[in-house]
Amino acid sequence: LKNMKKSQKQKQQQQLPPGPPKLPILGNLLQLGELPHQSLWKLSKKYGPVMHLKLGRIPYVVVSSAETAREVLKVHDLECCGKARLTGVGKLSYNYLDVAFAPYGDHWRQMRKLCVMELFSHKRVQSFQFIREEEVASLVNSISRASSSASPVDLSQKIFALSGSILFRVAFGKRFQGSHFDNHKFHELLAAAMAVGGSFTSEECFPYVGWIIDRFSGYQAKIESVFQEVDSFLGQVIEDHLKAEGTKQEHEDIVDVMLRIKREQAQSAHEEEQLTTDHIKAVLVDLLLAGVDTSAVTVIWAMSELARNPRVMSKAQDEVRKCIGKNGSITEDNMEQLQYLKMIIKETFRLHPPGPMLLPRQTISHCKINGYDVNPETLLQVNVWAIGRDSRYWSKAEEFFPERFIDNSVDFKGQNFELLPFGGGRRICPGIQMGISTVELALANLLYHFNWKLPNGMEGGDLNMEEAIGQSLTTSKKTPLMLLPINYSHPK
Ligand code: HEM
Repeated sequence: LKNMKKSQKQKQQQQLPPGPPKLPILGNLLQLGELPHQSLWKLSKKYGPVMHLKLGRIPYVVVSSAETAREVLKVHDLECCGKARLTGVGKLSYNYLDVAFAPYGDHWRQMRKLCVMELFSHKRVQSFQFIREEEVASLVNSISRASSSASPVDLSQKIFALSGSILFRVAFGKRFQGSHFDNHKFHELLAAAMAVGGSFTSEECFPYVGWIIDRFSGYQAKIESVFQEVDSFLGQVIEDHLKAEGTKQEHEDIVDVMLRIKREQAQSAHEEEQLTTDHIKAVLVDLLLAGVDTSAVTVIWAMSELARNPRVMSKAQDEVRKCIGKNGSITEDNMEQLQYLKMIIKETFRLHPPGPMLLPRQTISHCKINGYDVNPETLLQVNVWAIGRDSRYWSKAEEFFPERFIDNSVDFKGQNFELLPFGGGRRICPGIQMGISTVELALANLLYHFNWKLPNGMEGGDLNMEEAIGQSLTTSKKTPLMLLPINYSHPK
């Protein structure tokens, strides 16, 4: 009793971060609106760069400046790198056997090591270069065929298909054309999984009664049905790989690598946690959730910004066409020369980070951010979208101006807290090289092989740049990007 009284007293003396007034039961849920990163940005202008809110019963802290992001991701990374246990995510991650949603601890460390050393190592990412090059070439061919009809192409759809095909081959070693997943079905399932991964159940937000809302809204049933479909697909993939074991294969895919490690572990008497089929499936779900949409939306936002900014588009085309010459075949080895293209990608990440508030974290223990108390088990997010648009760090912040990165060492590898598309600290994205390789190669090819026009006499300013509404882990463009491709042939 004495201890309880002491901790109550301590809590009363605490200074929580400021934040908007909270409604009984709902807390601040209604203030999040349809695009929470935008609503929270507006609120932060009033309440400051560290805000305290409540999502139903869940305490929620949002930071929105480079300085406070540094405190969360660097100074207090250890206190802030936990993960909340949310129903949808728990189900999809086979009860947190994965990396991205696993709580901080030995299990996460071991899975993270598997990712960094084996699955996304520099060597492994390079070993998939031929897949990226083949899939990008096939995208170029399909756009080239479409260009003869002189009608606009749905570039959003084509780029999602590209990113999905690459990840499918990298992870599972086969194309989804011809598998029981066609492009459409694959993306439908992925969107459903992203929605489940990106949302809370009412049960989490409301004490005692939440499960009733979930039952009536069908949310639990949705989680269950998405999980069943993903699980049966991954089960089939693993079975196919086991059947093919022993037959000589030229390239190891991600499933091969994990099955090999599982066999090696079974033979050695290591104390470490052993990989099981569920661990493998959980990591594969992470790859699907983290690796497809993120790269695709980056390319789509970049092409949208270029379509709106003809000056930047033609400067980028000049660069890539000069560098490649009439040879016409672009490989990843050319990328180092494409400095302007790299600036375009940074500028795209600044204005359109695919995960506008990173993945939600949960504090493990008490820490102070900007002098305010943040208690253990507080849901914590970094609004990197808001930081990218903050005029304190970026002059003419709303303008797409890649030249701002000339003679500017700011990069996106987690060391510069004003540009954090991949997050930072212990939980920084381990797939940076994998994602960037796809984004660079796709953009370079789209710019080399085609000139692009907006359809129906549209001007740059008419392009709809709104963000899609809906709970998901990534933020995509609301309307598909429709552009008219014109085949470019290099002068002899
Ligand atoms: C443009 C592409 C990508 C972007 C912008 C991106 C962004 C992110 C972000 C913001 C996080 C959370 C970091 C944090 O909370 O601090 C993350 C985590 C993660 N990403 Fe990526 N990502 C991309 C591509 C990929 C790819 C291609 C893969 C793998 C195939 C991948 C795998 C992961 C994993 C496994 C995590 C969880 C790491 C952990 O919790 O330890 N990502 N990513």
